[in-house]
Order: sequence, then C-alpha cells, then structure tokens
Amino acid sequence: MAKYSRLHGSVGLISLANPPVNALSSVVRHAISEKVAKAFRDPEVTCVVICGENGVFCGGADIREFASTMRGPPLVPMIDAIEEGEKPVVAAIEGVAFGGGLELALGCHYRIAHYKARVGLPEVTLGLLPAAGGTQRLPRLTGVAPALQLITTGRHVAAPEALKLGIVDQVTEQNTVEVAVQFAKSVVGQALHNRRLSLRQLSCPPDGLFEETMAQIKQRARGAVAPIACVQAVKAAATLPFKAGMDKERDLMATLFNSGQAKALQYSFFAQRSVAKWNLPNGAHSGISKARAVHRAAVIGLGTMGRGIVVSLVRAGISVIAMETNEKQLHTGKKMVIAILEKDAQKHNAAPRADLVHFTERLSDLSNVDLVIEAVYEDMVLKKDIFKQLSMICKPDAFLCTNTSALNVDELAAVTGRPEMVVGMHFFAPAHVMKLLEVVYGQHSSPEAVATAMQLGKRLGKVSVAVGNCPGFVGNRMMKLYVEQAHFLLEEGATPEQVDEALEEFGFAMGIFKVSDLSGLDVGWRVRKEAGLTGAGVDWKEPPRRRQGRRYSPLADLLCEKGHLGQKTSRGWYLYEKPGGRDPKPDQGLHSFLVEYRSKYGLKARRIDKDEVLERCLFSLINEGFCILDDGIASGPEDVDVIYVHGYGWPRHRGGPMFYADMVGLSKVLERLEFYHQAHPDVPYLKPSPLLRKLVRNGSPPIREWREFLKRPHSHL
Ligand SMILES: CC(C)(COP(=O)(O)OP(=O)(O)OC[C@H]1O[C@@H](n2cnc3c(N)ncnc32)[C@H](O)[C@@H]1OP(=O)(O)O)[C@@H](O)C(=O)NCCC(=O)NCCSC(=O)C[C@@H](O)CCCCCCCCCCCCC(=O)O
Ligand SMILES: NC(=O)c1ccc[n+]([C@@H]2O[C@H](COP(=O)([O-])OP(=O)(O)OC[C@H]3O[C@@H](n4cnc5c(N)ncnc54)[C@H](O)[C@@H]3O)[C@@H](O)[C@H]2O)c1
Repeated sequence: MAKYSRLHGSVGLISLANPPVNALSSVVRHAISEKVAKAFRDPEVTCVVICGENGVFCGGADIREFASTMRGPPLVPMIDAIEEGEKPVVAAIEGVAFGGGLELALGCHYRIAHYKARVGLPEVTLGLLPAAGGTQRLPRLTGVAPALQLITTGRHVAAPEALKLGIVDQVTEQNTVEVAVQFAKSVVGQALHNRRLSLRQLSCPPDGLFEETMAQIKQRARGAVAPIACVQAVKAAATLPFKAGMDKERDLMATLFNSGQAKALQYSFFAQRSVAKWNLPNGAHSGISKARAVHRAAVIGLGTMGRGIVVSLVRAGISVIAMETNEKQLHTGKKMVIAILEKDAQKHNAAPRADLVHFTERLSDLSNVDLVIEAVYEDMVLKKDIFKQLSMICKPDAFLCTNTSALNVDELAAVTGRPEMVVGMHFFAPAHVMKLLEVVYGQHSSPEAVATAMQLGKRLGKVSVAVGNCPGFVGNRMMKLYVEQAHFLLEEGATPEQVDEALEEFGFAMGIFKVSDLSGLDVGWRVRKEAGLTGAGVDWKEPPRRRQGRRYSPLADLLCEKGHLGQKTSRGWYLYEKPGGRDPKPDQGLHSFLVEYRSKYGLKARRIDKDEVLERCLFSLINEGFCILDDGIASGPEDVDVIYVHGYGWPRHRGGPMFYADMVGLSKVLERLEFYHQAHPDVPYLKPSPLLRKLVRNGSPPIREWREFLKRPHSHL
C-alpha cells in the first residue's frame, strides 16, 4: 500500500509501505495512482514528495507477481501521469531505488537521494529490461553511453556517482524526506517542461557504440538474450521519438517476459535468498540459531586457498593470524596476500589493510582467536594432526573449520575435544573472488557453529549454502561424474575441443578441459591417488580401464605422468605457447595420443554429437544432484542450483542443474539416463536415481514442489 499525508499545509507526502523493500505490487501501484490523483486534485497541495517507509525507497516491481497473470494498474500510465502533472513531484530516495523503483523516480520531476542510497536498473539480471520507461528516460537524463552501460549490466550506482551522472539532483546526509519537502516547496511555480524526461531531446551517441556493446555482450553473456534486448531498447531511445521508443520497449519486454531465461534468472534470485534459511537434521534452523561474532580469525596454510581466505577476512575488517609451516612458505604467502591487499587499496584509493594480518610460523599464536580456518594440503593425516593440536591450543569456545574439498568433516571433528565446534568452510578458488561457500555440517556440529560460519560467509560477501557431510559434499560430488563422463567421451572418439565447444555453447564460460588446464591436472590426480584409483594404492589385478569394479579412464593420469599438467607446464588437454600461457590451442600431439590410446585398448572412435556431450556430461551431474537430495545432503534443489551457479560456472540464465532438469522435462532426463545406463552398464551412476523416478511417477511436479518428496536433510558418509 501507500500512505498519504499533508505536510506544512501544502506538501502532499506519499509513502510506499510494502515491507521489506516496498516492491510495486498491484496493491501498491493502485495506492500510488490513487494518492497521486488525490494530491493533484487537492487545491491546497502545491507540490508532492514520494518516499518509501523504513529507509527504503523501492526495490522495483514485485517479482513474485511475474509468475502469475499481472493484475492491477500498469506502471507505465501511472508514471506518465506523475510526469505530466502540473505540480512538482520530488522523489526522496533512501536505501535503494531499483528497477521499477528508479523508473518511478525518473517519472518524478526531481530526485533527492541520501548519500548512502543506491540506484540502478537491474532488470537484465532477471532476464528482463526496464519496461516502465527506464530504457527511454534514463538515456535522456544521463546520455546514451552511461545509460546503455547501466541497463545492460544492471550495475548498482551509489548516490555520489548517481549525482555525477545526473540521475539525482541532490545528495544529502540529512533526513532525506525533510530535505525533499523543503526542496519541493522551493520549486513550486517553476516551469516543469524541462523536468519531464520524455520531452527531452537526446544528443547523438558516439559512432559504433551499439555495435561495440553488442559485441562485448555476445562475448561476456554467452547466450543470454536480455542484454541484447536492452541494447535494442536503448537504441530505440536514441533513434526514435519517445512514444515509438516506449512501444519498442514494450514489445521487447513481451518477448522476454515469458522466456525460459527470465524464469531461470528469477528462480535464481529467490533461490539465492532461500539458501540463507538453512535447517539441520536435528530440527535446528537459521530462524532459531544464533551466530557468534568473529573478531579475530586464523588461517592455517597460505597456499592457493589460504591466501584468498585471508584477503576475504581482511576485506571484511576482521583481524587475522596467518600461519604457515616454514619461513619460505610464509614469505611467499605473505607477499601474495600483501600484493592483493595493495591492489585493493589502489582501486579504492585507500590505505592497504595489511595491519590487520599477523603472519606467523607458530601454531601456538592461535590461542586467542574466535575461529580458525585450516587450508593445508588435502591430506587427512596432516589435517588430523593439526586439528588435534588446535583442540589443545585454541580457547575452548573457538570454532575450528576446515577448507577441505572432499574429506570427512566428522573424522576431523572426532580428533578434537569439541566436535560440536567443527564445521567445513569450503571456499572456492580463488577464494577472494569466488562467491560460493559450502558450510559443511557434521554429525555433531552445533547450530551455533553452523550459524557462525553462515554469518561469517555473509560478512565476507559470499553466498553460503549449508550442506551435509559426504565425500565431495554437494559441488565436488556432482562434479566428479561430470568430469569422468568428459574423459569417457574422449575415449569414445571426441576431442577436448568438441566437448568444450558444446559446453561453452550451452553457456559455461569455459569447457571442462580448459578449466582442468587452468586449475592444473595434478589437482584431480592427487584426489584420485588418495581415493586409490591410481598410484601406489591401486589393485593392479584390475585392468587399467576398470577401478573398484567399474569403468575408469586413466587418460588424465597418463597425461600427468608425462608432466602435462595444463597451463603451468604449457601442455595439458591443450597446447599453450609457454608455461603459464592462457591461450589454449588444439594439440595435435594430444590428438595422436588419443588415437594411440584407443588403438591400444581396442576402442573404436565414433562421431559424438553435441547433444550426446551435453546429455552425458550434464544428465549424469543432474542424476547425482537427485541422489544428493534423496540423501538429504542438500535440503532442496535451490541449494544445489545456487552451488552450481556461484561455484561452478553454470550459466545463470539456465537456473542451475536441477532447474534445467525441470525445464528439459523430468521424463526426458529419466529416459535418456536409462538409455545411457543401458549402453554403459559399467557406469553405475548413470542409473536413474530413485528420487527422479519417484518424481516422474508422480507426474513430474514443478521444481517448487520437489521438497514435498524429500526426506529431511542429514549428514552421512
Ligand atoms: C532490494 C534489495 C537490494 C534488498 O536487499 P537485502 O539484502 O536488504 O534483502 P533481500 O535481498 O534479502 O530481500 C528481502 C526480501 O525481499 C524480497 N524482495 C526483494 N526485492 C523484491 C522484489 N523486487 N520483488 C519481490 N520481492 C522482493 C526478497 O526476495 C526477500 O524476501 P525472501 O522472502 O525471499 O527472503 C534486493 O532484494 C534486490 O536487489 N532486489 C531486487 C531488485 C530488482 O531486481 N528490482 C527489479 C525488479 S523488476 C522491475 O522492477 C521491472 C520494472 O522495470 C517494471 C516492468 C513493468 C512490468 C510490465 C510487465 C509487462 C509484461 C508484458 C508481457 C506480457 C506478455 C504476455 O504474457 O502477453
Ligand atoms: N585449490 C583449490 O582449487 C581448492 C579449492 C577448494 C578447496 N581446496 C582445499 O583447500 C586446502 C588447501 O588447498 P590449496 O590448493 O590451497 O593447497 P596448496 O598446496 O596451494 O597450499 C597448502 C599450503 O599449506 C601449507 N601447509 C602444509 N602443512 C602445513 C602446516 N602443518 N601448517 C601450516 N601450513 C601448512 C603449505 O606450505 C602450503 O602453502 C585443501 O584441503 C584443498 O583440498 C582447494
């Protein structure tokens, strides 16, 4: 709803009141239209201020309404009516003015913002465009180039920058509504013609602007349609009269509105918020579990992961003890941490925060920290030794966390005298960049420990997902099968280029073989050795392409044995111009190696099409996702999808693997898995999961109903 009051006798104040973000639901739109008309009718009222209650102007259209038939007064005529009014209308912006909220403000004649407010048109991130005049009014206010950038990226703009761009007329540190009221009174009687953005003429955009932006988008937003529609809409603003531009905006929105991409992106928006509401097998949940404040943290091991974790903690203003095992490693780690912090400082024109980090070689220095994150080698014996020592050294209420990618959190907890204080905090590389954090609860992890890790993740700007304990947790458990299928496809006749091309066309920023070259083939090699699949622990009675009773591909192991570890050695699945090179080229040597390999094992190469690449790689991953849900390791499909979108490069406009399965159709996924399982009976995980079968038996309900078919989450191995 929206409230109406009269201030100082002559100012009509309209306050949007729809907590938490004053979204423009049909009720709110109705109320605004009514109150504006009332203020315009009232002869005592000479000017109007529109604001939002609770320190938020408006978070835009009510996204939940998009899933059903839109009812209530549309936004466009409502905003037009405000702009056409003969009394000055001032938007008082606190908190945010996003999407339809900013479009409403652009319809007002003036905008006053609090200095902490943010504005933006993030519709593109929801698979849409700003269709309440945003694509036509913003370019008329800022010029075409800045508007194009803001609309195609959805970037949030802080008030001081908004002032520079001309989006707001004034920024204040005072009470914004009071300032806006005084301002409104001061402009009564002034001509409004110039303040009506729809009447403004646009100056010519720079030559080639639209073509260049389109090319950048095609490169950056692989396959996403909304940014392209945004360019077309802004181009209409630059080339057509306002009314014709509005028609174009509406038509483009109509094509986006019901698209699969818009549905996927809106699902992702709510999924990201739903994972913050976690629950544990013992009934504890985010609503009742209190996090403890973390003032001092420690990170053990300053390798690839530890460095990034230290930087993340420092960026959040937390003081850190960074510990390494010897002077040389400490020196290298310290140099890397400081280099990143200095780069940060340069970017923000501030002093580096290195004073927050204390570097040490002594574990005993950790006695007084609130929380420790261990990030040493993936070696259970080493980690256990460290946890045993931590249990004795750290103060009794310190949380002990591990960044292990796949090891058993319960086994680590068991060597401490405080298993309830132990959780996994699984960051992703590089940890100061990647958004995802898996918070792994063990059998004994207390709700307070989970709440603290989740809260800390939030403070570090991560999207945190609570998951149960099993080998690989959620992300890596699914990933393993996806990688394995890609290797099998090479055995059967594909090349790394063919597999990667299919995955990149699907929307992944990088195909799986390029990713493998980037992170180093030795990472997986170490994991396979630890799992007894290669190296000393192997049962040599089994043939090379069979391990632990099932099909196995030793291809990656053979490359590692040759020293072909990826970018760092200039050869892996691709060829690079020099060690550390970034530009992958097809490797004829690798192709010949594949031919020899197939001939050695009597494998006949066949033509593998893109559909098979996608189905084999993605459906096996999805099938494991269903097993994970069935096991209660993830509490809902949203958790799996958020993990894949934020940690594994799954294209956001495809929602995530479980959402994708729903879009493709569960019976199709089931039928194809049955087909591939019959064709490859020695690959057990291609057998469709019982949950997938159950859902299909129950008529393939939409993803939002899957939780009804799930058991409660639990942690098991
Ligand atoms: C606002 C935020 C920055 C706040 O962040 P914060 O961290 O404080 O809080 P949360 O993110 O946790 O949010 C709290 C709570 O609020 C929910 N929520 C937030 N925003 C919205 C919203 N806009 N609508 C609904 N609900 C919202 C959130 O889900 C949380 O609740 P939960 O229960 O899940 O915990 C931050 O929230 C944020 O960034 N929000 C999104 C901002 C945004 O993207 N805004 C743009 C919205 S889209 C829009 O505005 C479109 C406009 O351009 C208007 C277009 C006109 C539409 C015309 C339709 C024509 C259709 C024609 C086609 C017809 C074709 C045919 O069928 O024939
Ligand atoms: N690299 C990744 O992509 C990635 C991603 C997520 C999680 N992980 C996990 O993070 C952990 C660390 O991985 P990494 O890639 O950073 O390894 P790394 O080899 O780059 O670094 C490990 C560091 O630990 C230090 N170390 C070893 N023993 C120590 C001890 N007793 N005390 C203090 N420091 C010690 C080493 O000197 C080294 O600098 C592993 O458990 C790994 O599985 C790695």
